[in-house]
Amino acid sequence: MGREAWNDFRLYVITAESNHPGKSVVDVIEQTLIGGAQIVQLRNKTGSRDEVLEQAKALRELTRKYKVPFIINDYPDIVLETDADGVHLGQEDMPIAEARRLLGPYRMIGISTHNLQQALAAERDGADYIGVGPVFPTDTKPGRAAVTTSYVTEAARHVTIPFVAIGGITLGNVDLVLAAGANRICSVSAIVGSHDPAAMCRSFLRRLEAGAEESKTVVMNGREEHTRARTVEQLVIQAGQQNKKLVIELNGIIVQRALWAETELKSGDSIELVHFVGGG
Ligand SMILES: Cc1ncc(COP(=O)(O)OP(=O)(O)O)c(N)n1
Ligand SMILES: Cc1ncsc1CCOP(=O)(O)O
Ligand SMILES: [Mg+2]
Repeated sequence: MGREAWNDFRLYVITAESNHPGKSVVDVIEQTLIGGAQIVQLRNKTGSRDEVLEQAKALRELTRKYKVPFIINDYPDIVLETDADGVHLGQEDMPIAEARRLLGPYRMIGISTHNLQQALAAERDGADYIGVGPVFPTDTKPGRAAVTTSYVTEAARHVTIPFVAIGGITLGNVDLVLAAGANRICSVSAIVGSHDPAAMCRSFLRRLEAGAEESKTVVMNGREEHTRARTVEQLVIQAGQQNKKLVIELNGIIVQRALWAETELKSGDSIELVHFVGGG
């Protein structure tokens, strides 16, 4: 697979065997590929190296059949052994430079980040993409604090390499993540734990496509902004202002807080976010 195809992905799927008892990893991942998964990662935190290697071989063959990049979490050596397309590293894993030396210039290196400083360091160090998360708390990564959609928005503003939002993303909250500025998402349990992973992938892809189509131009506090926010509430989140005391004026009319979630935005709208300054 050529490097240029790597940036095309918008829906990233990761294995999680414990989410689908009675079904094999290969069968579930094939379902996700049928549903349109655009990049696959093998993540096996409990198996032995031999077990990971066996799964990697099988998923390498499967992803090749569907012409989708194949990434392995934590094991650069198994990447080489199975000719996978790349590795995903954590902040505590080997440095990017060392992975690059091992894997050479053509394989993909992704790294998890939890704040903008880590993201900019990853970019400087030559990562091909970063994970941004966990956006929401998730049982798939217990004990890891959520970075919230504020970090998604920061990444969208400042990171130039591809970034994928991950962590607790479901059909119920994906629009908030897209509105915050993500255009690539990774969902683990919601997809591989679904009774129909192919249909779940299709549903996520529809939301990703709708998010891309719905881009509009609004004037926010006097500045033109391009946004995929559908509602006033999503725009506030995208602006990273959700925890601030605000009054919002849309086209000169104040929108009550209780109506933000249902007040739709359209191109050409003029919106003022006015901060309360505490007095007394
Ligand atoms: C796309 C993506 N983002 C983040 C992670 C998490 O990786 P890491 O921080 O190394 O943690 P573990 O997955 O190893 O528990 C990921 N795997 N993929
Ligand atoms: C591996 C990982 N890294 C950050 S969040 C996460 C797990 C995401 O899984 P889910 O989509 O089930 O919340
Ligand atoms: Mg890891």
